[in-house]
Amino acid sequence: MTIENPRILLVDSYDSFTHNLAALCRRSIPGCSVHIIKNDELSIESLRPNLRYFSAILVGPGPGSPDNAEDIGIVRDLWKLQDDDLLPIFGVCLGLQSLALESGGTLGRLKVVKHGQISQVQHTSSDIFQGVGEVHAVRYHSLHVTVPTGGSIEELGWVDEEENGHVVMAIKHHRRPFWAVQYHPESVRTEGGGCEVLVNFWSLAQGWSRAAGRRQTPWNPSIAGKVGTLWPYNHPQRTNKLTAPSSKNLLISRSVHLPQLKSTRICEYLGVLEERSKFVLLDSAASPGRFSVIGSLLPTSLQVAYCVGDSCVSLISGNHTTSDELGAHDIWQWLATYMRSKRVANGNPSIPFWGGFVGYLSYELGLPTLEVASIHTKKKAHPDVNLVFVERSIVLDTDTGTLHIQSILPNDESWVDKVVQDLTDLAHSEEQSRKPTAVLSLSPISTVILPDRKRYIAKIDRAKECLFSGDSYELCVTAQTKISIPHHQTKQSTTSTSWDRYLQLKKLNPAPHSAYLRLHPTTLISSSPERFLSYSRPPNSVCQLRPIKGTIRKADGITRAVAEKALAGSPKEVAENLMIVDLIRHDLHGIVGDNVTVSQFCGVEEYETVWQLVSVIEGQADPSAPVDEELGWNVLKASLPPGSMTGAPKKRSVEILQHLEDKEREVYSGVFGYWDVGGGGDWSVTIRSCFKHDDLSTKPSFNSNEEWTIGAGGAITALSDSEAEWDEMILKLSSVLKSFGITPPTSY
Ligand SMILES: C=C(O[C@@H]1C=C(C(=O)O)C=C[C@H]1O)C(=O)O
Ligand SMILES: NC(=O)CC[C@H](N)C(=O)O
Repeated sequence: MTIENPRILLVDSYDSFTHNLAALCRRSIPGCSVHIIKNDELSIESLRPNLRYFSAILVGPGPGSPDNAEDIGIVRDLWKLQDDDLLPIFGVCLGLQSLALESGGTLGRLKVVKHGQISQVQHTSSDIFQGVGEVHAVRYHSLHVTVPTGGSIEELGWVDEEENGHVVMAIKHHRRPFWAVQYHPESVRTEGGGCEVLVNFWSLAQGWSRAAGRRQTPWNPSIAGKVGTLWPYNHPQRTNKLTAPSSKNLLISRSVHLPQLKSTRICEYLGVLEERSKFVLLDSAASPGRFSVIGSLLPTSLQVAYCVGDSCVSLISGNHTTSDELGAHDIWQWLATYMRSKRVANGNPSIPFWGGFVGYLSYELGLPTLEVASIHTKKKAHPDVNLVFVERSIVLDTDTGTLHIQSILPNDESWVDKVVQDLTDLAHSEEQSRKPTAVLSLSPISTVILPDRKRYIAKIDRAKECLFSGDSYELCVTAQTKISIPHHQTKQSTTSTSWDRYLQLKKLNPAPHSAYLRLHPTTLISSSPERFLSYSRPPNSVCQLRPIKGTIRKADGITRAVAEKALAGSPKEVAENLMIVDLIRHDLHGIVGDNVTVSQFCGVEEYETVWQLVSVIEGQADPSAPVDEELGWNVLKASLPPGSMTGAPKKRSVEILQHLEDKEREVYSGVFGYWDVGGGGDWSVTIRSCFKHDDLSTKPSFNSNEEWTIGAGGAITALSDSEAEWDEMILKLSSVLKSFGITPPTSY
């Protein structure tokens, strides 16, 4: 007899790939529903009476140590369940360590920690390994257990390795229905020991329940919400089905084939040289980028600015600023409500942007969703959300040379017609494109504060200590460089120096996600290679994330074959990338449910100055789920800050990084891009970028300075060499620094 509609309780020890485990569980246990609780959400007393509604428990992985009450929460009480409360439990990683510790085993640190690395696991071919062949399993652990002989637990799987000797990989309890694995069955690169082992666990669990006469009590709707949350989550705040767009919201568009006209020229036509005006350009300046989006802003175009922690959002239009109370809503709901009122449906589906918000979202905007409190108490001086609503735009298809001139303003045909005419004339005119100001390099009175090598290396060493202790598996450590340029120098020319600096950056480091966003008080210039998230328009939105992890410098002799060997052939680089792939799968599964795939794993891609290792993860709502027309921005909200800029597991890593890095990251390592009125979106990771905040209330005086900030960093894993990480950070920094005419020495 099999248990029908089994209900599984999954205990989450804080965001260590929990949703991946939930998805694996649904693949392995037919018809099951998975309820997720945090390990500190309930006391064992309040959970105990409700255990009868469940068939089994999965105890997930997590940062920290099973002997630390704060890290392990309720888990250690589960192993003490008795009599009628007893039920089958399967532990993963921290879960195994806790089971072993509570059953007479001992805990130790690995000599050489294993994060995102694959080992072949030897096993008994019995029990949870019955009928299982070779197991190649991904490991994420710093701690390990020893199993005493003759005790209550027995070893079912192990690894014998030179660096660590004998490491326990799977155990079972002799008298109780408890099994556990040290490796991660839910990792995308685990082969043989994932579904296969959970299927066996489920069959053993059912066998035990039959023999013990235990039955799952039929669900009682009155306890819904009292024992965790059903996954896939039903996001109540979302409108699943959008109302049809207002018939007044129409896109007016004309296309014209003008391959000779580049984005730079179009921007100049639209007034980019006027520094005091706002301007937005998302520039596909290199392959694989294709479309460039240029906003033609009106003085009254709505700019939305918001600082984390504020109860209202600032709405800036022309010289007027008003504020709107958020009330019970958060900024995301405010933006979504605004976008619903602007929804357009009549555009050409092959053009990704018809109009909508363009701008940036800071790194710190992602902290509240992660429930990480900021340690920085100073009131924010600059917005975490800085977006402008673009009504008139030009989208350039760089593949075909076609320009799409578009407006979502009512009765705006004459503007569209005029721009088509003007651009056609411009394309055919003899007039040469303007030459950017050559003198952008620094004067002797400019100051450049580069990261201090000693301090950076000390930070890496502290990060490594957190990796060795089991608190994180990977940490993206970063540092900031400050450049201060006297205004009288930057005002030498009458035109926008930030635009000229952008052109310089684009020339020296053309990138698929280049951008020039002048959204006063902040200007962001970017040559980012990394797409964070794109989502196609509903219905059936497909979300795609493209994390980059693994970087080497381009140089003579570094051919594609050499780069592939150094990146895709390196266990260190692959591990670094894999950890973020697993993290992003977890983020995506949290919103879309089951349907997440890795369509490219560790592909080597070529950029102007570097080779990078890039993976592609895609997610789509389950076809049987209610149509969710707002999937994209929900994924965006849930996945910030980008996993490639934090490390894994995300929450704990972000907490550690706040203490390691003494400053807020602000614009750097957040995202920039657009949220289109048709419901699609495309956001890039804000790296290889620089930004400045201007004080526009005063005219630049002779003595005031223009302050640029450049962030750069890299993922630190236990395999990282501190000196090499310093060089990698400098390499990334240099890609932007050279647009200021500075070449930092690689070692100093
Ligand atoms: C931190 C940066 O880059 C991130 C780290 C990378 C790495 O560790 O290889 C690669 C791309 C980015 O996700 C940066 O450019 O400043
Ligand atoms: N993946 C995990 O559960 C890790 C467990 C523990 N924090 C360790 O590093 O060993």
